[in-house]
Amino acid sequence: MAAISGKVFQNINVSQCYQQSRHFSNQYRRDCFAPFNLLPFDGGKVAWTSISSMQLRTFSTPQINFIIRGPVHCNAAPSTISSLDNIDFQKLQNGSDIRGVAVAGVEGEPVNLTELVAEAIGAGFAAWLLEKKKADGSRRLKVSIGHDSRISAKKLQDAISQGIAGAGLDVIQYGLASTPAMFNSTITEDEALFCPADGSIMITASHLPFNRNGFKFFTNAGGLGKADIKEILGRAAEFYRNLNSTDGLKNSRGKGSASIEQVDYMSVYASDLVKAVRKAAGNKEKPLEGFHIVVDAGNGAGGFFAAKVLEPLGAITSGSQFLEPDGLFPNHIPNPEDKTAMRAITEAVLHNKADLGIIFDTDVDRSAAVDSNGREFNRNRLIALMSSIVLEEHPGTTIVTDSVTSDGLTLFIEKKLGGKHHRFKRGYKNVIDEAIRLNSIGEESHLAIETSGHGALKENHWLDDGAYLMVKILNKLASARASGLGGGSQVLTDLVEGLQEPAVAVELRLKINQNHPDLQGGPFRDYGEAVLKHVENLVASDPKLVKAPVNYEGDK
Ligand SMILES: O=P(O)(O)OC[C@H]1O[C@H](O)[C@H](O)[C@@H](O)[C@@H]1O
Repeated sequence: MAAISGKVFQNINVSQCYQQSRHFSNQYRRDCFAPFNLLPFDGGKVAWTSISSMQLRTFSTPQINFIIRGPVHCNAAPSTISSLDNIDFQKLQNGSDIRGVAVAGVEGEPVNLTELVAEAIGAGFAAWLLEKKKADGSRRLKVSIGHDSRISAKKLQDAISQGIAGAGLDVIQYGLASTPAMFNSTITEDEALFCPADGSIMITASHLPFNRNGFKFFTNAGGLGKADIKEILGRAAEFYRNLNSTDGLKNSRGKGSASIEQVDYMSVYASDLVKAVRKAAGNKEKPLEGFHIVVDAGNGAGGFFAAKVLEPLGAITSGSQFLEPDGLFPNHIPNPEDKTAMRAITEAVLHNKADLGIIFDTDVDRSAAVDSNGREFNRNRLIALMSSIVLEEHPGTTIVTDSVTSDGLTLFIEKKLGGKHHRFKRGYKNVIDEAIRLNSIGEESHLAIETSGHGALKENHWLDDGAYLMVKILNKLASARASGLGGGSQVLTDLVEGLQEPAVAVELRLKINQNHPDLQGGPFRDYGEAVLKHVENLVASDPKLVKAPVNYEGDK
């Protein structure tokens, strides 16, 4: 395959790494983001999977200590591409991100996120970014790339890096990372880490099955929106078409002599979270001393939170589970909306007699908690808890949520907490953008949060960060402790006192078959609107049913 022309630098600090994965798995809780993990590692050699091959060093002993700084040569052969699959790039769009099938073997789910597609998407993003940042060539733009624990992560990381570096932009690979950390890299000022990055990509399909993967994109203005994604996919499709001809291939690739760096950014991100809790606790070194908090990362990317956030703050984390990254998700789906996942963390809290349980989704942009009695802080209860915390800090502020929140939650926010509940559309980007819009027209809002566990605070750059939500909860625990209150998570349970729970809450998610004859080849939107109208008529004809009077769902 074609080389990323020019120099490829490596800047790695590795301490106490283990060659064997069985060692790695034990080590993970302490060194889960040691840069060793950032290296594609294959039989003692660092392998540049499928794009190019490079031998960095052959390790002869399982346990090693080393520091490498310096150039690494990338020997790559030009690729021969005989034919390309016919990929409908626009079908890869999933609202404000990209998702597809990256691993073969599941019946009825053909792979549409190949390495070449990923490379094309990298090139599409690079072109979009160059235009957005009005790059004049005086400075090379930098793009940071991270991934969750999925088995297709590394090959997609290498492929998308190729697309970006081929367009002449520098690439910084973070390896295993969280989605919010990737955004953070666009606002961090730290030359040693090559930050701020001009753009950032998280390789993730969140809670979807193991064979899927995808991309979320950021600049310092936040996550990209639907229109941006559409444009990137359009550019990617064009790049992909060019790959079909040798001339096109030459033109498409190898425009620049970009560098690819690997850094351990997650440690920096985690230590920022630690600092935030310490600061809120009056600069106490170990404000969580004496608390027993268990974490369930569901084998996603959130395992760092136990060893790199909670333990430095003094918390005991024994009984934490599924912290090791495993892209087959053998224990449960990493998803705070999933009943089995919530049961797993609840059982861990009760079994370990812990004060609190914390659970993340695969890429850590969503979270939920469990109190010491095993009561869940997810869905309406998580929103109630966060509203309580935010309204104490910003009395009267508007809380923007998705559409499926309960009437009990509205009563709680408005009557008990004295805030305003703005129930908007579903979709994390929708609620965040709505909160930003409200602020821009003079309605103060400090929190945008969905029942899914996506929650963004104004104070945190409107970033939906599951770890930061938990930091706000930890601050509450720490400040209660500092003011002499004991009782584990009781302070949190008290904050949601009075929230009326719905007697029954059922969520139905329909799998849509775009090729179903009912759609008659027409757009799904028309069909969806007809279904909604049908439901509306049904509700109108039943005196026991009431439709929510204000509903933005379905609005463009
Ligand atoms: O897959 P993720 O990026 O974690 O997001 C998952 C969530 O995204 C959106 O916000 C939807 O409204 C939710 O219904 C969904 O569960």
